[in-house]
Amino acid sequence: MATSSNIVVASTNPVKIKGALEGFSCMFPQTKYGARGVKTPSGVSDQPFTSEETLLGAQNRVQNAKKLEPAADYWIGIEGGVEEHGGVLLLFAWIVILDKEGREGKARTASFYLPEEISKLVRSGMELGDAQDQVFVKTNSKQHNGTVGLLTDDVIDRSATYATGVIMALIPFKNKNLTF
Ligand SMILES: O=P(O)(O)OP(=O)(O)OP(=O)(O)OC[C@H]1O[C@@H](n2cnc3c(O)ncnc32)[C@H](O)[C@@H]1O
Repeated sequence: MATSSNIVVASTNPVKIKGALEGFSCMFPQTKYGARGVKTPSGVSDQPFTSEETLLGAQNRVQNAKKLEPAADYWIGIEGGVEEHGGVLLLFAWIVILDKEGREGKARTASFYLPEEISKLVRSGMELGDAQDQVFVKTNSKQHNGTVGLLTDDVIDRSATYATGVIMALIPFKNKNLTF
């Protein structure tokens, strides 16, 4: 018989909720998952600028989600961020997952370089979501296909990138006999 599990996602962004659900369902196809989002502070800047700050944002989000919604099977924090890499901005996200037994898994998603047209707006203080909307003349694209969707013409979108990261962050949950 299929088991069912509840996931609390530390964000109300539908892209993150979809990515979380897809990642869990791919990694554990025998389990039925339900996911809901809760608004949680990340405790870092709106636009994290280093990998460390981005990871801290994901960790803060997951802890805050657990405090807000203690009755769940899993909590997941996803935080998007950028870092300077050889004079160019690299975009990625950190994902942190906790389960009710205290197990933790984390992973950084695949990264890609932002075009200078977007980077210069982000460096001047604009959030990435707003910068890409301005360059691509879109509205709220961060809650739709995201930067990667706009730049690949939807070959891959933001939720698919997050789903892959969630699968990698779930490795310790699938390999409970190994040490992480
Ligand atoms: O409601 P929350 O969960 O905060 O969702 P968010 O889209 O603002 O996401 P983050 O705080 O994790 O991301 C930090 C910033 O990076 C932006 N960002 C990160 N990845 C992005 C992507 O693929 N597409 C669009 N914006 C992205 C996002 O808009 C924020 O300005």
